[in-house]
Amino acid sequence: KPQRVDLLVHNIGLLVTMRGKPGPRRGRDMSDVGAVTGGSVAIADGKIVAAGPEADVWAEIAGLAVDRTLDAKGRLVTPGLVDPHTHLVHGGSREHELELKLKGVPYLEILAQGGGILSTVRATRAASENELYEKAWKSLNIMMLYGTTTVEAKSGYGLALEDELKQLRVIKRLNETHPVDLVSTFMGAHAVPPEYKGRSGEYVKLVIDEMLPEVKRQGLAEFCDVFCEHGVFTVDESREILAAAKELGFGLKLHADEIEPLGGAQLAAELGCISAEHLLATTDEGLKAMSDASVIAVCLPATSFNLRAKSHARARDMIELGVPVALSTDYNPGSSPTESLQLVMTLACLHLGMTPEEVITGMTMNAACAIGRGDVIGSLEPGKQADLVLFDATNLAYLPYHFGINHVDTVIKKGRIVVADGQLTV
Ligand SMILES: O=C(O)CC1=NCN=C1
Ligand SMILES: [Zn+2]
Repeated sequence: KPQRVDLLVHNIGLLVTMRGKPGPRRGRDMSDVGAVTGGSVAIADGKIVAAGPEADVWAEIAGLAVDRTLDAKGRLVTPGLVDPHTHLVHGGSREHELELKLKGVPYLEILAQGGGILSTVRATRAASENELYEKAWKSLNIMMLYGTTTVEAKSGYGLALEDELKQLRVIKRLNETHPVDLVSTFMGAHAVPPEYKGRSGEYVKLVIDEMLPEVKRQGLAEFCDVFCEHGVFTVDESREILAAAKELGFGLKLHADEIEPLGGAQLAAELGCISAEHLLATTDEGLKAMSDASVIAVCLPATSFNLRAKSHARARDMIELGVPVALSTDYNPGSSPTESLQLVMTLACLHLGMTPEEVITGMTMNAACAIGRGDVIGSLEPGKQADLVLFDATNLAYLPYHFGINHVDTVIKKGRIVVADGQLTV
């Protein structure tokens, strides 16, 4: 029991607690955001002491000294937003591809011509560890300003042991220094590097025999992810890599069925992946397999928007079929150059047909579960980390409805005010 309350956020018009049973929310449960009108949140030592109706919280902390109060002025408070799928650490940018895209050159065609991911690989190999660190630091600041308090970050632009380790060391250093918490994913199988062009089998062996063991030995990643796609890694190659990763104790993720329905979703279910990503082309059979295996679907509507996709991830069918749905920016310099989860809110509603309640569930509890952090973050309940956002809005629908701006007023990270009046305080 704490001796004092460090911070009391009160006069909250709508408090989204996301309280509920542990684990990702499915089906109708995705619409229950644990909403409280007239709420308060009491924080001590970076953790939630109490969160709920004002009177209940006052009773809970009766007799304790309160160091600091924050008047929410009747507005909306949610758990800190979680971005479970980013390629945060990378060199360079790919605005020069915009012209190709407008001419209708497909994403995989640009990659086949040595552009796309491979142009970011060149830029990332050329960049020093410090340059990558500085560049990613700026993006983390933008993410935090937009309400994101925890971020998953993948390697995958090195595609050679030293360069992959360089990216992963940057993620580790950012996690140690920046207020935003990072979760690290090894993605050496993001593409076949130029020096292995036409010899993908040998590159797969390099990933399995050299990279995975070394990343494990240095403890530089919790998850392993693979880009299972036509012209990148086949289902069989993806299975081989993820089976080896599982053997070494990595959690598993899979970029699946983004463009072609190769059966990535079924593979994710077969291997027991914690999540599968993209899923635009996944069949009902694939979604059912994911539902049965409790694989979380991470939908990336900013990516399908940016790729001018004719259709988007079938989130309504996923929710109908009992697949837990999470949302993410897929922040990367090619297919989704945006740090804004608030833009993703709008696209998740308009392109995926999700309701505001389902969207916030997909960006808090379900996103936290997709990176193995459902017991620490994702909801405002006693004992959870005190990561929360005060928005300049009085209800959830206003956030996706009024798009293209930043609605964040205050961000609190582990009980510390890191953004106030929409400005960084750290
Ligand atoms: O294009 C990129 O750099 C990131 C990406 N990987 C798989 N889809 C997009
Ligand atoms: Zn991605």
